Amino acid sequence: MREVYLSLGSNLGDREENLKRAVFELEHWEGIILKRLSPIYETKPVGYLNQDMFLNIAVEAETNIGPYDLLRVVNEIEKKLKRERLIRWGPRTIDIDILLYDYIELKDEVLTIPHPRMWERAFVLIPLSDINPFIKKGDVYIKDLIRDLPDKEGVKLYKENWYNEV
Ligand SMILES: Nc1ncnc2c1ncn2[C@@H]1O[C@H](COP(=O)(O)OP(=O)(O)OP(=O)(O)O)[C@@H](O)[C@H]1O
Ligand SMILES: Nc1nc2c(c(=O)[nH]1)N=C(CO)CN2
Repeated sequence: MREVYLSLGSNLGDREENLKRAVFELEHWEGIILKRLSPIYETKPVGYLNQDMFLNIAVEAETNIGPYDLLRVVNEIEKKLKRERLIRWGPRTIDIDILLYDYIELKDEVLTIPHPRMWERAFVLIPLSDINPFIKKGDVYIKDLIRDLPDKEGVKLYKENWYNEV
């Protein structure tokens, strides 16, 4: 089994329900075992600014599904939750990114791991550090990366202990 970290975000419709449904799908997917869920954070939109606040979480899981198949799985879950993609970085019912996959590094047209923009996104790193404060980028611990991020004030704790396993 490999250890993976995912980032989930929603800013359209019932945001908390969208996160719950996506986590439910992950939890019941064969080959995926959920290990830890972060609290929910409410976060200011980054990139395309003219949109509503997001709810974001990070998830730690174990899986025997390879990285490319895992991308297909998360895309399928996004589709199932009827994600609409109109604007790049724009509103979405659910967005699931693969942040880290074991110690793998890879980069091609379909998949880049570690996720290329994760290290400068407070909405990713703050929930991620809650579930694993020992994650590092090179020699630098995640807490130290967060300290230097300009947009960390836009990330506020929204709800802890929000998911009851089914
Ligand atoms: N680590 C990764 N996790 C998820 N998708 C990835 C990853 N690396 C590359 N991709 C590719 O990115 C494509 C576009 O993703 P998407 O439309 O969700 O981007 P975005 O969420 O708007 O922006 P961002 O990638 O900055 O979060 C996906 O179809 C996928 O092929
Ligand atoms: N706060 C916040 N901003 C974003 C998010 C997100 O999940 N949260 N996702 C984006 C595209 O992946 C772009 N901007």
